[in-house]
Amino acid sequence: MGIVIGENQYGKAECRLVTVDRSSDRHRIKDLNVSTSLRGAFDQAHLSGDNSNVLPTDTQKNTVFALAKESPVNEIEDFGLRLGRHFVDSQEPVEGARVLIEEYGWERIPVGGAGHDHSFARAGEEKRTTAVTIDGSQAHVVSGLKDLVVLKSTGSEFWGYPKDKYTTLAETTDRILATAVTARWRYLHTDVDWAKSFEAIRSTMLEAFATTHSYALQQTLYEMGKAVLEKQPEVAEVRMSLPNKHNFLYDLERFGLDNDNEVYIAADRPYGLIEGTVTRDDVPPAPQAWYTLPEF
Ligand SMILES: O=c1[nH]c(=O)c2[nH]c(=O)[nH]c2[nH]1
Repeated sequence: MGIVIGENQYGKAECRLVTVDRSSDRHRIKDLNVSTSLRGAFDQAHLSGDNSNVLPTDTQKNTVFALAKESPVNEIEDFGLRLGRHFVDSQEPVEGARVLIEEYGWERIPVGGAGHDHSFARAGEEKRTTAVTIDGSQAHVVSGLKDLVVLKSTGSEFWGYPKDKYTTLAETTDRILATAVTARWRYLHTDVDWAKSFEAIRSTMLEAFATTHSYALQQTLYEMGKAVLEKQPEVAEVRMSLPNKHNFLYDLERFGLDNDNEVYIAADRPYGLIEGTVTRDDVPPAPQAWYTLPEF
């Protein structure tokens, strides 16, 4: 019987990179959170403390900033692919790299009806994300979004569920449906117009949320994923994590008032958490990389 070092990876987490494109007076900014991880011939670092193959995480951090200067960051997928390939191509012991990027949105501050040239306001909680995995000469991209908060004030029902002695929930044919969408979609290849694909997927998901008459958040999840797969041939599967942000009808009867679905109390926790994958049944299965991503 022996003891071995199993799967391992190491890197620098959460490099906060901000770039300003000053190529014209109308500046453009990128605000990113970049994490890198390397896999490869690192057994001896663990087994005997031999660091001869270990590109320091400090160097990985510096590389994030240096590559942002060498050429424009562009879309987060472009930058992730460039960074990941750099590590694999330039360091012999590095067999694979993973780059996770979150992008924070900024909007131009309106001044006199037009967006200001160099002043911005944070766009809100929503983040755009990507996870790029380089595995030798192969590249896999899983992109997504996080914390896209949506609500519909009708067009949502929930009834017909099993009841037992602990069930108190009343059936409803008209409720508020609200969630904060976290979604990840796996691309079949990397020959993609990333910005265009992201915008199309985001608006398709929003449109499906709005137009699906919902009998459960589970059904809405499926309809959102299905709509994306129907419109975007470059996407193999969509994973979603949807917290059910409950809004409960407030009991106004105690005050002699009726409440015709107008006054709710927004509950913070606990919340239902509805998660699922919508996938094509005729594409190659997800590579290992997909499954080892950090959970939502
Ligand atoms: O859309 C819903 N799905 C559920 O599974 C569920 N469970 C619950 O209590 N409310 C809801 N709503």
